[in-house]
Amino acid sequence: MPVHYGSGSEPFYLIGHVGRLLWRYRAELAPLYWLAGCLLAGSWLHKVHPNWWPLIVLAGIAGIVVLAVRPAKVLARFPLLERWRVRVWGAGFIAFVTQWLTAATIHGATAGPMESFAIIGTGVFAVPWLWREDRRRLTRVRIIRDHFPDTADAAGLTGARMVSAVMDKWGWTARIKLRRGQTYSDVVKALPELESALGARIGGTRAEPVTDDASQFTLRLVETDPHAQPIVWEPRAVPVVGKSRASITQPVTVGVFEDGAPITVPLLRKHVLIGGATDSGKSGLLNVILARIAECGDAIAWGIDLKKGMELAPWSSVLQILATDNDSAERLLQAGVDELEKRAEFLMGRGRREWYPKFDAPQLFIIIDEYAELSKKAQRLADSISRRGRAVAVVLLIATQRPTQKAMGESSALRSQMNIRFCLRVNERPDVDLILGVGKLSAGWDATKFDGPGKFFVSGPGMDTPRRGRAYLITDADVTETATTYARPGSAADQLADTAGTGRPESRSQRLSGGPETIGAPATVSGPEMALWATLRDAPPEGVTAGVLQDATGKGRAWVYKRLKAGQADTTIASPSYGRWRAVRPPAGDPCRPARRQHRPDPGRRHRRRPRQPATRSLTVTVHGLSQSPGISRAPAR
Ligand SMILES: Nc1ncnc2c1ncn2[C@@H]1O[C@H](COP(=O)(O)OP(=O)(O)OP(=O)(O)O)[C@@H](O)[C@H]1O
Repeated sequence: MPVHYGSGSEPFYLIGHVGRLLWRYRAELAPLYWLAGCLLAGSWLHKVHPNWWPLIVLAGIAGIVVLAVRPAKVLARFPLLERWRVRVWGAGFIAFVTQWLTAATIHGATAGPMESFAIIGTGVFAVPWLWREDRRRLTRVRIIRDHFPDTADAAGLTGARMVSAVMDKWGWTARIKLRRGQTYSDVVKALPELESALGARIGGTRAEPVTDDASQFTLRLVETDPHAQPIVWEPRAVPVVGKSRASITQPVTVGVFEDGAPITVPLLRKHVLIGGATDSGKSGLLNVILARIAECGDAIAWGIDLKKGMELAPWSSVLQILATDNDSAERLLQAGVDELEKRAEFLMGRGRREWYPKFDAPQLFIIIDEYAELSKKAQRLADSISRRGRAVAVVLLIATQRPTQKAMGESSALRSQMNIRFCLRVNERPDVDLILGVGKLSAGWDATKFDGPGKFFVSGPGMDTPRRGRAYLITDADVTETATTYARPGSAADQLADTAGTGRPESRSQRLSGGPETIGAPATVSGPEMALWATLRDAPPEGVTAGVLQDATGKGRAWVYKRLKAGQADTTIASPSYGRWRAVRPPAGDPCRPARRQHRPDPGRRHRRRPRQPATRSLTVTVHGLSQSPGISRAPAR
């Protein structure tokens, strides 16, 4: 229907305009609205329901009780109630309105001095309301919004307008609508001009694209920098009851974003790259992540620190293995490759695609501080882990200064395999694309501007906008405390202590210098589940007893029987004779399951390996002169 504009529409336009203003400045006009609301409600109640006053009293008491109890749902909806001053103000306000409405219901809203009381009360409660810090900031944001067309014009973004703005403790964030044809790249280029036009401090504005709308972007002005001071390390609170360890299946918190929000990063089956110039805080961030790994009961770590253990040695009570020279690093990485192959075969036998870390089948992190120092052979092994380890939860956590093609190995595809990438301060702009991926620099992820250690951009699943973060500052004392709290039996430190106790010749310095004993025979990590499966799979035709399975897994009778029962139910395990079991091949045609095995009776043999398929890799892993069956992989005792 056509709309006719003429003299007749002017009153409606005026009413509409006033209505919009009353709504827009509702926060500032709120005291007047309270006053009008009370007078109207008091008159109506007195006239229609003069005996409802007990209900008003009850409602008032209920409101004050809610303020005192602060239920979580109410706090989530009104976070300001966290502040005691707001609660005191709210309780006083509710008490006053309750009393006034009760009296107005009984005697009338205009009886005696009722109107004067209402006006005085409104004035008293309006002062703190209007004086609120965030209210003043909000008013400022509104002024900025009203003037934004001029600001945009001055910055060369003529036609851009602010569609919404919210403020927080550290500044404000606004959604900006660009003029047709303007792009986010124009905004990135115009940021210094925008800073000048807004009168902000240098580096105080941030722009982030809005992924589902190219005509908009998010503009953030940081007035008080939450990253100005180091962020104090927050260890996981150890509960008195309940789970004492966290799980790697949950994201871990490594610092805070600029708006004060915690930075939570998913580490489950993820390779992690940390890149940054010297003194940018790489080792600090590595320590924070390692501390989070230590807190998790279903994750373990091996470390490679070619700075003679300078960075990782304080974690030796948590790390299962610590390699400090290239020889031992190569052996460690080879053990990592062996482990991932065992896991892959285990999964294949079960028809599963991914490893779900559990306390007895943990995710394995191989931590490498300064990747570029690794030998070519070690880099090739790391490359192999990066390509094949993710699904089986054998992952890399790498720190490096410049992940150039040269530093990462000539044939390396490793960089592209990194799922989570942290970019701390870099000296040269192209390094941003090296660390975070091509195109990130032009998309606004300029990490050359970071002005303190520990500040970074992080990219990964769900983290595709350049939000600035800062890692917790974990001090040496924090590291010692965390490493002591979460010390693992069988760790590198324990092996050292054992060596000292047994009077073996290796000294601490020899261990840390990376002699063969540094990594000894690495404790494999696959755990009792895998040991059970391998023992059943390698069992002779007549099967093995529960006792054999208990020895192989290190688990109790109940644990073994539970799994045997489940295996019989899904027909992966059979019982050829009473009290004996072995794995049976699943139906032919299923590539994930081995085909039915032809056994020739050989009663003289108890544990003979079954004949291999030509394509199947040998499961016998030789590590540092020890031949290990994956079936007897030792899980870290907990
Ligand atoms: N999150 C942080 N907050 C504040 N200061 C930090 C943070 N992380 C590291 N630092 C400080 O920055 C300095 C350098 O840190 P770090 O050794 O981690 O840098 P790096 O990049 O590993 O250096 P290099 O490449 O020389 O090993 C240290 O003095 C450390 O205390």
